[in-house]
Amino acid sequence: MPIDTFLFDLDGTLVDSVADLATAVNLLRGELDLPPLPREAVRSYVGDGATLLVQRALPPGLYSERRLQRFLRLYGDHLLEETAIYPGIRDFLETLHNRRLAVVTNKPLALTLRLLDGLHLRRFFPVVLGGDSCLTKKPDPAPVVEALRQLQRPPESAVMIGDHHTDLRAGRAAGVRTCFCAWGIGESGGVASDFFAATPFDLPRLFPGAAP
Ligand SMILES: O=C(O)COP(=O)(O)O
Ligand SMILES: [Mg+2]
Repeated sequence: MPIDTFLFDLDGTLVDSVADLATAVNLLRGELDLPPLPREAVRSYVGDGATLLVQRALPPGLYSERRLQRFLRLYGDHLLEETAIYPGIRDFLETLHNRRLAVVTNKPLALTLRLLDGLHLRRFFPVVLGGDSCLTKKPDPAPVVEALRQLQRPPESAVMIGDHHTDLRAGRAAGVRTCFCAWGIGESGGVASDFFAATPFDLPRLFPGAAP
């Protein structure tokens, strides 16, 4: 079946959000009298949602629900300072205007919607699922399955496009094809994918049928 349904990861796939995530992480660490982490360390902690990011960014024993909430507040205050759409992404989304599109991210939904609004990306996505939209998050297939349900499309029609092995695992488990994005924040972790995109400019070539 040809692909007419595109499920996108957010962080590391559509947008580079590492700088603002690092700002929030380091403001939280500063409040705890901890030295800042290099941006590359924060980058390696992103991909499994905010809870694991904060757990990884604090020394053992310092994580608490209250500190997670503080991080989310700080991140919300700095959400769109440096975060930017990767070059080539907006043009690719424009070519998909008659297709079914969703964002399936591990970022909390409220922040995801603010980010998509702030970067004028929301109009592309009739369905947006965050890390707190389902009972489980990627690599569990539940949010991918839910996106297909809301889009009313079967798995054979869809591709999950993401920068992290959680995207590839979730997509495979849901029975959709997968595309690994090498420009992003995450790593494939050796998980196979059906498509490989070195840069966003590869996407129109990989999915040429998407052009109007
Ligand atoms: O919130 C994260 O950890 C990563 O979010 P993503 O699923 O959009 O990459
Ligand atoms: Mg990602």
